[in-house]
Amino acid sequence: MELGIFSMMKRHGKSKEMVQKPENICDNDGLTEVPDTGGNTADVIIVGAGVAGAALAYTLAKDGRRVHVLERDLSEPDRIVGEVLHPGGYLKLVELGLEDCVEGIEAQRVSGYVFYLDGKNIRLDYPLGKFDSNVKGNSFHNGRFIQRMRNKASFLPNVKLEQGTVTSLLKTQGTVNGVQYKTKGGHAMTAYAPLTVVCDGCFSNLRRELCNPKHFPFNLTLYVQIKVPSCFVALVLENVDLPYANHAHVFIADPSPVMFYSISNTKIRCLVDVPGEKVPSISNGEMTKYLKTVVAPQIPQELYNAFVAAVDSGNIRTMPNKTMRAEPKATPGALLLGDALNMRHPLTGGGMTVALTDIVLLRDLLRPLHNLNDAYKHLQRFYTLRKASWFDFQRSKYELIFRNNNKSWLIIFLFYLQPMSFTLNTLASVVYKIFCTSSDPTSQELRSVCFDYMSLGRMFADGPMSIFSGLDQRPVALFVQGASLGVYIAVRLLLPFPSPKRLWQTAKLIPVSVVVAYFFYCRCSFKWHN
Ligand SMILES: Cc1cc2nc3c(=O)[nH]c(=O)nc-3n(C[C@H](O)[C@H](O)[C@H](O)COP(=O)(O)OP(=O)(O)OC[C@H]3O[C@@H](n4cnc5c(N)ncnc54)[C@H](O)[C@@H]3O)c2cc1C
Repeated sequence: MELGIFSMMKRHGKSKEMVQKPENICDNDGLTEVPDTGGNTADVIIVGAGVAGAALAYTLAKDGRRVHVLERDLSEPDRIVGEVLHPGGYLKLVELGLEDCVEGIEAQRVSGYVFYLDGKNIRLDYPLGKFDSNVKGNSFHNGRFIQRMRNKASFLPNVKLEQGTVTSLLKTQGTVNGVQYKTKGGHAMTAYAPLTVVCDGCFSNLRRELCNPKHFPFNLTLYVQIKVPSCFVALVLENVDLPYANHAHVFIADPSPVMFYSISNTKIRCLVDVPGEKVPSISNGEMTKYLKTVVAPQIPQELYNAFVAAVDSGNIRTMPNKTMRAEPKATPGALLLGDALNMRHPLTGGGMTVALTDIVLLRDLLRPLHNLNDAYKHLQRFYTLRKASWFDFQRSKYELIFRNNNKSWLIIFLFYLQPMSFTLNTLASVVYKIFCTSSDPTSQELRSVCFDYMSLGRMFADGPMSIFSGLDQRPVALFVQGASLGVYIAVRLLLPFPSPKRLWQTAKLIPVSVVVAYFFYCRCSFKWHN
C-alpha cells in the first residue's frame, strides 16, 4: 500500500529504487556505516505506524515535511492495547487536528471511572467542568483508531506510507541518516532522511541503538531496563451492560485489579491483571481454571455470567505490562518516541496520552526549522523537555537557570512546568503498587485508606482524577495529593485516641502512603542533560 506524492512519482516512472544501495556497508555497534549519498527521499522517516507513528506522520506532513512511514503490517491491528484515551489525550488529538479519528469507529464516551473495593464502590467523573462539552474520554478498538489515523495521514500528498520492516538504522560518522528495511515482498531496501523517528512500540528492536547502555556486574551491559510487573489477560464480554454507563470499571480485586470498559456498541473489554511475568497456561486449561476460580467470584453479579461466558468462549489473550524509564542517548539524526522510548503500567491507561503529548512537543520544536539536518540540538531538548514542557515557560529563563546550575529549577519544575510523562508515569507506578494485594497488612490498609480518601469527593476525588485523566500535568498536583493523603491517613488512624497500636500503624503507613513523594523524589533526580 503506497499513497500520496510518492505513488504519483512511481506512476511516472520513478520507483523507490531512486536511492541506490551504498557499496560499502559494514556493521558497527549495531549501526550500519554507510557513505552519505545525500539522496534523501524524505525529510523524515518514521518507523512504525502505531499510535505515535501515525499521529506524528500526519502532524509533520501538515507542517510541510515529506514523510516516509515504514510499517511492518498495514492491515488493521487486532490488539488489546491502547483502548482508553483520557480527556487529556483527547485534547492533544484536538491540538494535532486528529480528533475526528475517534469518530465513526463506534468509540464510546468515557465520563470517568468506577472503583470497587470490598463490596463498596465510588464513581469518579473526569473533572471536565472547565472544558467544552465535546472534550471527553474515549474507548474504542485500538485497531480502528490506528487505521483512521493511518488513512488520514496517507491522504496527505507528502506522506508515503509503505509496508516494510525496518531491520537497522544507517549512519554516517555517528549520524543516523536512514534505515534499512525489508519490503512486503522480502526485498532489502534503504531509505534516507535527515531525521529518523523510531516509534516501533513496546517490543522495539531498534531502541537499543538509541539508548544509553547500563553496565552491570560480570560485564553485563543492558541498553534498556525493562520490567514486567504483571500481564493483562484480555476477554471480550458481549450482550451485557456495565453497571454504570459510560464509565470504565476497576475492581480492586485480589491479587490485583480487574478492569472493564466498552470498546464498541456491543463489546466490553475485560482486562485481568496477573502479577508477575508469567500467566497460567491457556493451552492446558490452567488459565480458564484461574479465571473461574480466582477471578470470577470477585466479579459482581451483573457481569458474572457474561464474564464466565467470555472465559468459556476460549477467546483469551495475554499481553505483558512493561515498564521502562526513558533513558535515551541523544543521537544526531534519530529520535525515539512512544513505547519505544518510555513505558508505564497500563492500568491507568496513560500511554497514548503521553505519546500524543510528546508529539505536540516535538512538532513545536521542529516547526521553526527549515532544514532537519540542524535538528540535533532540538532532539536533545525534546528528551529533556518531555519531562518538563517548556511552553508555559520562557526558554531563555529556563536555559539561564540551568547554565547557572541554580537549584531554583525545582520550584519552576514543581509549579510552572507541565511534564505529562512525569506525572502520568509516576501516577501509574503508584496506583499499581497501591492496588495490588500483598501479604503485608499495611498495604491492605493502604488500599482501603486510599479508597476512602477518594470517596470523600470534591478535591479529594477531582485532584487524583485530574492527574489520572491527563488534564493536570503539574508535578505539584501529584505532590499535593501525596501530602494530603498522608495527612488523611494520620487523621484517620490517630483519631479519636492514638493508641500505641494505631501509632504504630500510622508510623508504618505514612511512609508507604507517601510513596507518591518517594517516587516524586526518585524521578526528580533524573538527569536534566541527557
Ligand atoms: C495491555 C496494554 C493495555 C494498554 N491500554 C492502554 C490504554 O487503555 N490507554 C492508553 O493510553 N495506553 C494503553 N496502553 C499503552 C499504549 O498501548 C501504548 O502507549 C501505545 O500503543 C504506544 O504507541 P506506539 O506507537 O509507541 O506503539 P504501537 O502502537 O505498539 O505501534 C508500534 C508500531 O510499530 C510497528 N513496528 C514494530 N516494529 C517495526 C519495524 N521493525 N518496522 C516497521 N514497523 C514496526 C508495529 O507493527 C506497530 O504498528 C496499553 C498497553 C498495554 C501493554
